[in-house]
Amino acid sequence: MAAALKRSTLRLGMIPADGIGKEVLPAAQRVLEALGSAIPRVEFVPLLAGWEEFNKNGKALPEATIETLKIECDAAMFGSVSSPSHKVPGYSSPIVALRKHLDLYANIRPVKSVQGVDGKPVDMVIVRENTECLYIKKEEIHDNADGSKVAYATRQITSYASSRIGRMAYELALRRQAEREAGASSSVHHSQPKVTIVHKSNVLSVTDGLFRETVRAVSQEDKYKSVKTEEQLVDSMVYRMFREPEIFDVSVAPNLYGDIISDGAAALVGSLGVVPSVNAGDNFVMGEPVHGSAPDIEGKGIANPIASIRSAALLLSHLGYTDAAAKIDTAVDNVLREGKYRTPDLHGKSTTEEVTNAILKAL
Ligand SMILES: NC(=O)c1ccc[n+]([C@@H]2O[C@H](COP(=O)([O-])OP(=O)(O)OC[C@H]3O[C@@H](n4cnc5c(N)ncnc54)[C@H](O)[C@@H]3O)[C@@H](O)[C@H]2O)c1
Ligand SMILES: O=C(O)CC[C@H](C(=O)O)[C@@H](O)C(=O)O
Repeated sequence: MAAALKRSTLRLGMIPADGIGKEVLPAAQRVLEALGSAIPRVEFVPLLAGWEEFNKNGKALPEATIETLKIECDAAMFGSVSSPSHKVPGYSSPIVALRKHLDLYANIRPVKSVQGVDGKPVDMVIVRENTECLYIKKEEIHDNADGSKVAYATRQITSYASSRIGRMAYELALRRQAEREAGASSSVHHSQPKVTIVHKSNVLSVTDGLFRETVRAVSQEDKYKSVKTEEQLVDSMVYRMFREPEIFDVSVAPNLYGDIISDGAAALVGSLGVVPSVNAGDNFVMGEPVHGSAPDIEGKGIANPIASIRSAALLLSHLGYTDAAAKIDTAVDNVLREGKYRTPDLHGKSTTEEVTNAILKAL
């Protein structure tokens, strides 16, 4: 977490991209605008990316977007992209590409239930490696002599990436413990900071073996001696997460496992529509709701804006504006607890705008 930037203006790249990204990112912008003097003046820089942009101009991630982020912006917010499920020549996921271009190697995804709201007590963070694994997208397909086909994907795990994501997880475990000791509210009692290493090295003993051993080596560093280390095979991780989510504090996982378990964890707290994330590197951070472009509800005005609003809070917290971030989180928790304004994914009848207005009022 960076110390608060000493700036009079914060330049924030805003990339709504596709689908409900265009509906929920403006909600996050409204909340940031309402913070007033709690943060520096924010200058929002609208930027293009996505499937719609690809179909208009042939590029899912225009050079101008990358350059503006790199040269002119202090941080960014991403909405969601509608990547197609079939191969389209020239198209490549802009969010996956941005994580690599900006070396945003850690995808930090806190999943937390709100006290007093239905559901199991959950207060965990998934720390997802964000640059490698199957996401290097090295795939090939060949024809066999008999006319059938065979396709391969290369999975890359490096000690470099595993070590820095491991360190991120242990640092976060220490920070969460310090916050708990300072009185941070939680629906779960974690008696000791803990990191769970998620892998499948019973089968993939070389790749996941390297991930596991490298993170274990990080755990041995003196400064992390107070942090308990556990391991969980990714399949039983899903099982245990659903049965006893309260046992998890920080979990660290290779890219694809992290992607999958975070959507599963979102179900534990009611909806993908409430789970935020930041893509963090050493020099840049980008907030992003965990959910996708939700084509099934796109354009209806009922997307839950909370994941994006919480992502804005997480972004501020990462930049060092912890008080402003806490203000947003408290307002969101209060609206959820009160229960009057909820979107249909949380079994309510409210619109995106009504929930956003309620959060603005609670601020
Ligand atoms: N980071 C990203 O940009 C990102 C993340 C995931 C998926 N995607 C893309 O999104 C598209 C759709 O993917 P999908 O349907 O598998 O996943 P999705 O996350 O878009 O939707 C899954 C389900 O959750 C619901 N949901 C998601 N966000 C919600 C919100 N804010 N409020 C209320 N309900 C919400 C949807 O209505 C849907 O029923 C695909 O093209 C995929 O590639 C992008
Ligand atoms: O649809 C895309 O282009 C990327 C989806 C993206 C991913 O990392 O796989 C999404 O599932 C996510 O969790 O951010």
